[in-house]
Amino acid sequence: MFTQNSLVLSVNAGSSSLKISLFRAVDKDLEPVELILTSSLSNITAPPAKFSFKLIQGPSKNEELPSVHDHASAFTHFLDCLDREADIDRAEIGHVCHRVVHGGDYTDPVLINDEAYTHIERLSDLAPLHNGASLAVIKTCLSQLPNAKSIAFFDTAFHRSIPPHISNYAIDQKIAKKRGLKKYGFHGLSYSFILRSVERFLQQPSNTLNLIILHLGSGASACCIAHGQSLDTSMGLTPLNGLPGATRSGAIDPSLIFHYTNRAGRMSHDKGNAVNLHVTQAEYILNTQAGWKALVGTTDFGAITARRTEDPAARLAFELFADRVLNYVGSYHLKLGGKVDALVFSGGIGEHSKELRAFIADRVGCLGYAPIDAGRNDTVNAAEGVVADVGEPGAAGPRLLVCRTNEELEMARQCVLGSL
Ligand SMILES: Nc1ncnc2c1ncn2[C@@H]1O[C@H](COP(=O)(O)OP(=O)(O)O)[C@@H](O)[C@H]1O
Ligand SMILES: CC(=O)OP(=O)(O)O
Ligand SMILES: [Mg+2]
Repeated sequence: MFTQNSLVLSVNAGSSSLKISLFRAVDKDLEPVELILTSSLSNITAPPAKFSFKLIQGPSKNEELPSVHDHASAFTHFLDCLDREADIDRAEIGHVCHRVVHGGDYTDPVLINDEAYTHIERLSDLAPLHNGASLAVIKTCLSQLPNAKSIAFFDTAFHRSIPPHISNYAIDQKIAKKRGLKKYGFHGLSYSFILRSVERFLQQPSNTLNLIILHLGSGASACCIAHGQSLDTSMGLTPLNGLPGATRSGAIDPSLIFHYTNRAGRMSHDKGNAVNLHVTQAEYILNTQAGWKALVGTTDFGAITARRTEDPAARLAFELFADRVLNYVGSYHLKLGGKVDALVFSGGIGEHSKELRAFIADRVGCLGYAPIDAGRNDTVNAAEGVVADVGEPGAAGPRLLVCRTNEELEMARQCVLGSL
């Protein structure tokens, strides 16, 4: 049970980052938690890792941590920093929410016990950049915060509404059912947060909303929301499918990998940061040696954007990404029968790249979307709140929105409002 002032820690192990927020439960209808501090470790896979620690009412700290290469040691560094920098007793943290990317058929958050831990571990090979990292953080948490309840929140849960003709692949259905081979979809905590935020912003109940949401970060995906529910999304059985990302190829012709290397089917000895992982060379290459890293040699999309006029490799990456994004916007527009309330940009790239937003907005104009307001698009920033409209004021057609997504807040809210 939550009492006023209960402390809730939210931990988001992304593919290239660990984002952490500490909240206090408060007795308010609209927002049941209040932020105390945020911390993040980014560039985990492109060292040196960058650490930040910000108390809402107090000092902040930024440093490079060349010796941190994985999520578990990043979490330990955060706990040390919490002890040193904040006037908070870690024993008072009652609940820790963990973002777990692949939950398989788990549709609700679960308290971590032996059974849930084993379930998440079994799915690790289907989310090679994520589940193992989350489990490593969960393990550290169980030993370092023994009084807290650890709860797993799944990215996949939001997509349980995807109908069978969209979630199934055209393969032998007996094998598919037996092995759980279907589209699960990811970034669900982010989509859930964005849906709720847009509902508030447009003052329209979520069950009347049709949205095309782009979560463009180190991992990138698109989601088609019909009447407030996920109808389709670009990631699939694993977070590899769909849009390319920092180190991921995104969708390719499945045969390509067997022509790329004749060792595709062999087990990979290189497992990155993950624990207990069994992936093939094919999966290793397509998850960790592809995407922006392979095309340009950097995973920083801001640098790629800046270099694209003089560097052909950067230009190729930028235009290739925009092309793949447009594939999804076009097909989701059709799936929604042309009745779209808004196209929403989010994730590190969606929230920060005015260039990519302008490029996409220009192309979707032919579908009747509001034209982008160049001034608004260039200056949109965090001070404006969670959602901002970057379309021309008063223009007809679906709105162009930017949403600062917050998976940590989504988990803390669900934790306080839920029954765990
Ligand atoms: N100004 C910017 N312009 C374009 N891309 C940016 C900018 N700032 C950050 N990014 C991109 O955002 C990515 C991180 O996105 P984020 O959603 O925070 O990552 P994660 O998937 O690890 O949660 C970085 O890899 C970087 O490429
Ligand atoms: C699912 C996924 O790719 O997540 P992230 O973008 O946080 O790596
Ligand atoms: Mg992320």
